[in-house]
Amino acid sequence: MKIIVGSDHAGWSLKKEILPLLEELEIEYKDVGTDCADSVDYPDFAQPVAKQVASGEFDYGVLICGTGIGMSITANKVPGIRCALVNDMFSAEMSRRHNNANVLAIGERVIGPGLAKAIVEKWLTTEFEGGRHGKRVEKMMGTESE
Ligand SMILES: O=C(CO)[C@H](O)[C@H](O)[C@H](O)COP(=O)(O)O
Repeated sequence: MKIIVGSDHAGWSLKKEILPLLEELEIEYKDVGTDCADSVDYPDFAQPVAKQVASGEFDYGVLICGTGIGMSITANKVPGIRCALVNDMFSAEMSRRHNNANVLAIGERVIGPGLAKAIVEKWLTTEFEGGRHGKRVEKMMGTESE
């Protein structure tokens, strides 16, 4: 599995805690930045992450900003992306099992690092169920070509 990770200044501290978790899980990743607490614009990180997941270069993306909201809205504007804004364990599991989310957005200013790391691990280790959910995801993605 190859994943691509990005944050803005408001997600940078949490990202620094998530990257060692990815190493522990032996997951290959690319970090597109940001690399410090200087103020930046979240679309500059959400867009490259979303585009490289949509193109198939990476299996999944993880985006972190203050709330996760700006990152998720931006990522979901890229065709092929199903970005889930997740701040609890149940949604982490369901966004993979039922929605086949391919990008995860989390908010550093919303949840603590312990929960955030548990969410990332659950999200990256949960499979899509397919079946009736497959049909629904196909319908959802069909709106992109209307
Ligand atoms: O949460 C965010 C977008 O949904 C971003 O992380 C921004 O940082 C947030 O909007 C706050 O911006 P600020 O420049 O850090 O005040």
